[in-house]
Parts: sequence; C-alpha cells; structure tokens
Amino acid sequence: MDALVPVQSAGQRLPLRLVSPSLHRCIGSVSIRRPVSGFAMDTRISSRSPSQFTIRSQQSDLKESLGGVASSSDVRIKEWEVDMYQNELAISQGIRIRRKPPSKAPLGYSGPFELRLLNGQVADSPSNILEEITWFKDQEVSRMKELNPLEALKKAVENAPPTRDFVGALRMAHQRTGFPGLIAEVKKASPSRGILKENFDPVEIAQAYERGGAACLSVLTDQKYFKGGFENLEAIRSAGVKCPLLCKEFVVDPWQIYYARAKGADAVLLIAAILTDLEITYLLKLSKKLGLAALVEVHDEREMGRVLGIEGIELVGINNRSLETFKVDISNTKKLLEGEHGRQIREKDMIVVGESGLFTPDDIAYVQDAGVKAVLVGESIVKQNDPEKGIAGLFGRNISQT
Ligand SMILES: O=P(O)(O)OC[C@@H](O)[C@@H](O)c1c[nH]c2ccccc12
Repeated sequence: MDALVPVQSAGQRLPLRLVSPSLHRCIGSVSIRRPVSGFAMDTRISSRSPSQFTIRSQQSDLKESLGGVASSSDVRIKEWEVDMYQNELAISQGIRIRRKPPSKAPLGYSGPFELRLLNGQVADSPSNILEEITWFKDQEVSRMKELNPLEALKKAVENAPPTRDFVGALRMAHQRTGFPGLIAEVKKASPSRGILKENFDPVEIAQAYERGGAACLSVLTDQKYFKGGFENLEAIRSAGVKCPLLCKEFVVDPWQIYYARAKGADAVLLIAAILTDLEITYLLKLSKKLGLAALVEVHDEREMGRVLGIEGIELVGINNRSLETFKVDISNTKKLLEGEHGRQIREKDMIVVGESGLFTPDDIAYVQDAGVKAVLVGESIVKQNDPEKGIAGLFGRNISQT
C-alpha cells in the first residue's frame, strides 16, 4: 500500500486517503502520535465507518493491515469528506484555489454541518484557469498512478542516474556572467498565449539553449494546457544535454515527484497558490530525498510570507504572471523583494528567480536590480527562429562563454 502523509507535529490531525490494491481507496483521518526524524512516524488511523483500520508505519511508507472492508457508500462519503477538508485547509491559509471540485455530497451523508454548508455555497465549476488545471491534474494523476504504481516508480528511481546540481548551476552561471543565471523554457504553447512555436522540436530547442549559455532548462510536461509532455523531458535528457532540467508541472501529489525523477528531472516546481504549507514542507523533503531541487513559486506578498516561514527552501520563484488572471507585470518581482521579505531572503541567501514576461536586456536589468540571481524565460526566446541567438538578444550580448 502506498500512503504518503506529510507530518509536522505530534497531536496533529490530518485527513488521509489511502490507496491500496485491496481496497481501491479508503478514507479516514490520522492523528500523529510521535513524529520521528525525517519521514518516520507513528500514526493511528481512525475511521467513522464500521470497518476497522489499523495502520502501522515504518520510515517513509505506511504499512497497512485492513481488518474489514468498508461498504462502497462509506468509501464515497469518506472520500468526499477528505476532499472538503482539503479545500477548507487551503482556504484557512488564504489559498483561493479550491483543490477539489466541491461536488454534491454522496447520498446518505450526515457529516459535519459546516461541510454541507461549504458544499452548498459554491458553484461546481472552476473559477479560473489555475483551478481548472488543478482539478484536471488531480484526475490525470489518479489515472497515471494506475498505469505507473508507486512501487514500480521507486524501483526505477533507485536505478536512475544521479541528478545534476540545479541550484549550483544557477549560482555558477551568475558568477561567470554577472547576469542572472538563465533557466530557458522549452514551451510549445500556453493557455494565455496559445501556440508559441508551430514546428516544435524540443531537443533542438534545448540544444540551442545550451549553446546559447543557459544554465538550466525548464521543460513543460503538462499535455492538455501547455502541449508539453514527459517524453520531451526524457528525450532532452537522453540526447546528452548537460544543463540540469526543471520538470514544469502542476504538482498536487507526491507521486508526481517520483515520476519526475524517474523521467530525468533534476528539479521540480511547487506552486504556493495551489499547495498548503504542510504540502510544500512535505514535497520539499521528498524532493530532497530523491536528489531533486525544488523551485517554490509565489505570485503575491501573502504567498511570499508563507514560503518564508517554511524551512529549507533554497529557490524561490516570483511569477510576474498571475496564473488566475494571466496578467503580466514585471514590477511584481520588485514589489515582492522590497522591505522585510527582501531582507529575509538576503539573510537566508536564497536564490530568487524572476519568472515570466521578460523580453529585453532592460527587463533583465530591472529584475536584477530588484535582487534576482536567476530568471526563467520562455516566450521571448522560444519564439525565435534561432533560440541560441534569442538568448544573446535577451541579454544584449553573448553569454555563452563570458
Ligand atoms: O513565457 P514566459 O512569459 O517567459 O514565462 C515563462 C515561465 O515563467 C512560465 O511559463 C511559468 C511560470 N510559472 C509557471 C507555472 C506553470 C506553467 C508555466 C509557468
């Protein structure tokens, strides 16, 4: 059985969905009795269904023993409850994106009044593109998990070649060129800009970026909204490109971190607008355990404040594009690096990545003055006939061997 539970402190209660081969999904809540270092934990699961669940845990995995099988309506009710708890938890941290569609409570539901209220008040269609992507991703991941169970992925990860140092490559490029280290994005399309490049050859683009002096590459793997794919990540990696690779995904589940690692990623993206603090903490630990760097992306002051409260973050991305409205404003990078937040970032020696909407040497100079040591650029360079020259145009000079 594969159950991955983020843990912070003793006494904490968490909703839990367990996926097992014997019982498709079973739901309960888990209370943390004794957090041990790392992922090890001692847990007790309780369920209001008539069946008995006993969970014993060891290291990062929970081992199950099921003393009975819940009826399917119990399971549906528990699933729905957990989804609603997840939405509530996110809302309590100021997260506007609902993690699950608040669909109608299953027949026979007689749970907490507040949950029924929450369900009754909200429409069952996504309120913006980020919410839509998040809901779709949740379904997609459930399907992909069936095809690639975690146990098999873990074996693949054990045999995978070592990762490359994403953060180190950015620092070195910054020192070498005096410019922010470039993460060049391999992106065919986006929901806001449509198709960016018709004859899209991901390996050719990646190689051109590398020749042009990119420190790292970002590869979109979302198929539906960005016309990307994990096959691009794999192809770029196996073509011998040396730049470390960021898997540009909407991560909502730990399984995706294993998958990214198995497909050749050196770093993953964690988007604060869709993840709770606890999820970020846990996904960060898991990434580190697998040798991956994590770029934690924020868009506003509130998200920046949350992220600065989480231990162990080395890379923070400031997205100049709102993933809810698509509005792009590069002064967002400057705004979020002013005052107390900027001071804390310098104190912790974090690398800040200026993301999106960067087109000219002036744009680069502007975000560099604001304090970034790295930039993430897609559209302005991917659109060029020759992306290698596109990089020189973006920086106003050749950065490949300076
Ligand atoms: O193409 P641009 O404007 O240079 O942006 C690149 C990158 O910042 C953008 O693609 C991005 C930033 N964060 C994301 C999260 C998901 C998908 C895409 C993104």
